[in-house]
Amino acid sequence: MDWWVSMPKVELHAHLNGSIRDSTLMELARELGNRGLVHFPDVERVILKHDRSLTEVFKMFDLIHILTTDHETVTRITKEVIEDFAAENVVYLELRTTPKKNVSKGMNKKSYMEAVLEGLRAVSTVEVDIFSEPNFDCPATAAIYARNNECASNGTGKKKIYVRLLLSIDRRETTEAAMETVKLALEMRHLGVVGIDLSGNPIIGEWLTFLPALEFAKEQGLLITLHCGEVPNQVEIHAILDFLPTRIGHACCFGEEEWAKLKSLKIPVEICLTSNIRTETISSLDIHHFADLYNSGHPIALCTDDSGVFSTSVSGEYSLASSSFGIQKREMFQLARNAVNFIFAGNKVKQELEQVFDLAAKTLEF
Ligand SMILES: CNc1ncnc2c1ncn2[C@@H]1O[C@H](COP(=O)(O)O)[C@@H](O)[C@H]1O
Ligand SMILES: [Zn+2]
Repeated sequence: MDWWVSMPKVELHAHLNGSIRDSTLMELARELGNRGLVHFPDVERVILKHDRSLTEVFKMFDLIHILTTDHETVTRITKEVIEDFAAENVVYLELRTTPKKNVSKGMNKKSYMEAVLEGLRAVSTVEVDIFSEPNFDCPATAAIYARNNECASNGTGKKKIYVRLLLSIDRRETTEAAMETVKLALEMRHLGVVGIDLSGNPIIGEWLTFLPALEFAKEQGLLITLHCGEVPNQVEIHAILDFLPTRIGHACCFGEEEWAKLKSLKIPVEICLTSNIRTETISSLDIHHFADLYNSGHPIALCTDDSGVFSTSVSGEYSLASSSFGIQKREMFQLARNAVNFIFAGNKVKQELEQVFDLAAKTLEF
């Protein structure tokens, strides 16, 4: 097995609809093509094209969302995405997704999330830990917990992946829609929802539109990670840093002042190398801010962003960072392990993950 695959890893920045296998997207496109709902050759060309600017990426997401609009498909892609991350030894996954309404499919934000949870339960290749401190007042929770425990103790010897969910607010949404997502996250806290993300096309939307919902989320104890600085917008970058999110994603278009502020606040950054290069938010790896943040000891975690859309994997990102920045395996292992400090799950999970890394340190060859 490839060394980077065999190393345990933590994934903190993965969008569900960006992490779909190409083969599944093609299958879904073919089905819709057969029903005359899309023109398959056009869709196929878009799916198989892997160099995409930031603008094209958001067109791609609009297309993916057409292919994944029903509950059954949402369940299927969730199951497959978790199985794919587990297959490359991701031991803790924070999966984020934007709850969606689709009247023609009888879908609302809650039923969308229920379909995601159904996907978590459908995973068969690995044991999925959805929550470690269940609330037994809720019958649905108790049922899932019982099922999970059955799985843990049935002697199958399956490996385990911890999965926690983040609900994303899309920058196209209104204040009310953002608030609805936060309320849904609060309602689903006992089902493994741990936080809120702000994502979507960075040239759309105003920070002040999302602020009331994000403040409410924070007051209620949800943890928050925000896409920050994907495009040069210094006013928004400062507003986001002043909000003091628990983590931020990307941090590409920062200037001197923004770096100084970020570093003094010590806010961990989710770094997505391939995504940044493919979308041309950073022109080449030799000028990527990973190097400066890593060398200055700033908290960072390597992530994929959209492993399907950018044809990458967490192992691939570690391998790429190692070769591009000349960092040895042992240090890369330490980087993966440090990411445990920035997860949104509680101390019990952190301790269990520490043990996973301790064990791996004894068996891996560096
Ligand atoms: C490339 N960098 C990025 N920047 C900002 N937002 C991104 C993104 N990559 C993905 N998304 C956000 O995630 C959605 C897809 O997953 P879900 O439908 O939520 O599961 C996209 O529509 C976009 O809102
Ligand atoms: Zn992202």
